[in-house]
Amino acid sequence: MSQPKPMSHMDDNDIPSTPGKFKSSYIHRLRYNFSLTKVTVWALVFFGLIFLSVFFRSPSSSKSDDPTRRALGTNNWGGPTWEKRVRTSARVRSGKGGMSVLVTGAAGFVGTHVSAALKRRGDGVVGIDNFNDYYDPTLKRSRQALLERSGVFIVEGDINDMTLLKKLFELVTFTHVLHLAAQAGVRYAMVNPLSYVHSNLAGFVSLLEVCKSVNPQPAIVWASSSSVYGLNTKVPFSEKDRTDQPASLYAATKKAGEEIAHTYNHIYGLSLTGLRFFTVYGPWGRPDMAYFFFTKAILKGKAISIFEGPNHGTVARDFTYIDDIVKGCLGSLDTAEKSTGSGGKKKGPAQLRVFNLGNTSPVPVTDLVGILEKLLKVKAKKNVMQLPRNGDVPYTHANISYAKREFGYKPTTDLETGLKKFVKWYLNYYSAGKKSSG
Ligand SMILES: O=C(O)[C@H]1O[C@H](OP(=O)(O)OP(=O)(O)OC[C@H]2O[C@@H](n3ccc(=O)[nH]c3=O)[C@H](O)[C@@H]2O)[C@H](O)[C@@H](O)[C@H]1O
Repeated sequence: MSQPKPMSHMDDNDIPSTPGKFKSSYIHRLRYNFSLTKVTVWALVFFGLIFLSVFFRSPSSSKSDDPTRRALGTNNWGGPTWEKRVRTSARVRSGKGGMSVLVTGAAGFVGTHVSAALKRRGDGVVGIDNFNDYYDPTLKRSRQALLERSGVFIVEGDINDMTLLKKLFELVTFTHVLHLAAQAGVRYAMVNPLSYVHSNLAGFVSLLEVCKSVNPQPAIVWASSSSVYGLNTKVPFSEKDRTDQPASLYAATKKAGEEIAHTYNHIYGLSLTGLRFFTVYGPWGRPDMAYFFFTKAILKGKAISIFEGPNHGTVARDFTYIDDIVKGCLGSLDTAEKSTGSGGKKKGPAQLRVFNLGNTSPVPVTDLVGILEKLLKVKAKKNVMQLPRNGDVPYTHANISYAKREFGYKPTTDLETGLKKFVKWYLNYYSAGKKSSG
């Protein structure tokens, strides 16, 4: 910004700011000085307010109200070294003829496991993750380190950053996108609703916009949720059952995602497969989920709340072990047909699918706690309470016959076996590295 001349150096020939409204030089200088003081005062007030709002904002309000708070380090990309890492990570093992997959949410629970599995069998994988702080980001960093060791590079960025997405497609011809980046959690939707809109709606649309424009278009497999069944009471839940009664905003955004997928399939010929995951658990899991934070609380001797339905009704989940979910993701990717559009235009009908990926064996939450007590050798302090109106539904149970028919999906891990593996990992992870469980 140019500096104003000092008064003594200004002369009568100074050009007025508004031509045709020239006043005497004395009045002009007086006004100039006055407005300069005003501008300075207002600038001080303005910057003072910014200072106060940054330094005195309560941590809770910043955590709960601002959806963008979660976007950490989103500009940390670009440059020749970065481009080389992207290309190397995307490379299919020679002689394999495999796929090249962009995995969104790769530092997440499911994302890490599927990325590692893809890489193991020789496919090319590039991850993208915004490393937000919805739950402990150090766990995400540990997963990133794990993937790094297997040759998977995770780009740091948000799926809403279309410039970044386009850049990735410029560098690599991805045959598939496995879209797992999302704001998860049923109950948190009452705390920070806009974060669900940001990730599950805007983020998904940004990704689809880029996918529909690139040539060739990739096939997309993405994470929906068992929660779309909402208040549906017909069990087991079949893909043909109604999903128009979501019980949480989380469920509503996943249901909206399914409709958005339909639109992009219909208009642009994108091949789209939605996976309705049923309460996925296991090693490297999500600390916001009940089996995870129950474990932590039981070990610390803290009380846990166990929800029950009306008239002491059982609350149960079709808990599904991560390895079974990985098989379901790989099966979906392997059977995904090519998208049919090019240059943003549909050339013919494209595949559109939705699968349940569950365990077909619901277990009451009280039994989950019993198994954890046995494995941890600690008695839990239990507060049994009525299921709050927080978006939770009392019961889930997957009918998986469609996934079985299409790609031989067959879950093989029961809850006790799966929890044993989780507890072993948990004790090792949080004691060996002396990491805090948050
Ligand atoms: O399948 C899904 O689509 C979803 O699965 C998961 O949701 P949920 O099935 O609700 O799992 P989770 O929170 O672990 O609660 C498990 C059980 O513990 C009960 N529960 C919970 C908390 C508590 O304090 N007490 C309690 O009894 C609770 O009532 C429930 O019965 C994912 O978080 C979600 O992102 C989504 O992917």
